[in-house]
Amino acid sequence: MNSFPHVNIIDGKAAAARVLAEVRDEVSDLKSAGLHPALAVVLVGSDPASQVYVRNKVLRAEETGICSLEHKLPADTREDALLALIERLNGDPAVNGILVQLPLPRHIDENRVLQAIDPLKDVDGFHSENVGGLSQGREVLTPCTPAGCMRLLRDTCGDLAGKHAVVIGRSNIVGKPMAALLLQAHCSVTVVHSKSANLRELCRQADIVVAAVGRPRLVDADWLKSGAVVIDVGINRIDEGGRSRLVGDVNFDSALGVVSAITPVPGGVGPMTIAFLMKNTLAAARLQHPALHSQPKLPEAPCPSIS
Ligand SMILES: Nc1nc2c(c(=O)[nH]1)N[C@@H](CN(C=O)c1ccc(C(=O)N[C@@H](CCC(=O)O)C(=O)O)cc1)CN2
Ligand SMILES: [Mg+2]
Repeated sequence: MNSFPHVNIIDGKAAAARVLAEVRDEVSDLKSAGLHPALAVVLVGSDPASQVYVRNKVLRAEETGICSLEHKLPADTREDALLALIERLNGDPAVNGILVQLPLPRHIDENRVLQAIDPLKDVDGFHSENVGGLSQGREVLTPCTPAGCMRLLRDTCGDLAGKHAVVIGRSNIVGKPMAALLLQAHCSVTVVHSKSANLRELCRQADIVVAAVGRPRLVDADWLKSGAVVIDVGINRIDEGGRSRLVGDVNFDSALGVVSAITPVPGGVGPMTIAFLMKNTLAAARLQHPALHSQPKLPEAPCPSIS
């Protein structure tokens, strides 16, 4: 039996609603100072999941008072046309944040597109200037999913210093920036991936597990230490008994017998990704208007470097 009978099932929707309420207040402060924050959302093609995410981003922007500017381009859009649009958005002083929904169609070089975004408008935090700044502990725009995971962890655990965190997955969007943020929070961090030896044994040592590999229910109860806190970033659509359903990278039902806290899928990390996109749009607006930058408003203000 679990020695943690009252497992905390972390409610990502409620946490996201709190973040969005903060954003709404900050937007109203900015508007009083004469700045109307605006987010440009670029979608190329008609991938159904991307369409849903973009629609939700636009809805959350509207709800918080951020102006959203949607650019929907056909799947056969040429790379140079997309780059030209980004150039135009970079030069438009009314646009504070630029988001290009991923994945892009295969004929477009994703890296070239992300590098074309002005780092000060890069609300996804994917530009190499922001990636480098994050690893150096500078105050930069930080990828939304890891930033959302950090908020969930701080709300759940309080101070993270000294905890051993294992990040499963080494993607540029989640695994690598997540490891950087956990290091800034003074965790001991292990990053594991598909080629790691002893994956299960490494995970069993963790106080915190962040699973971001895209393998349905990879992490089972016997991968987890008693009382571990689990953040499940996986969003895997599987067919079960003839029904399509969404599951994470963690076997939620079995993990419940071991952990002290865990995020569900859906309703865990996902909603936080979009809430932190709104936070980043405000952070970008403040970075572009340093006179408004009186208080540090970046969602994950870096801690001093670790010695
Ligand atoms: N430019 C970007 N592209 C992509 C990102 C990103 O951060 N920036 N992340 C993902 C997709 N994504 C946001 O874009 C995203 C994924 C999932 C959710 C979410 O709320 N998921 C729900 C379930 C949704 C469902 O039913 O399918 C949940 O987990 O509760 C939000 C945003 C890749 N692309
Ligand atoms: Mg990965």
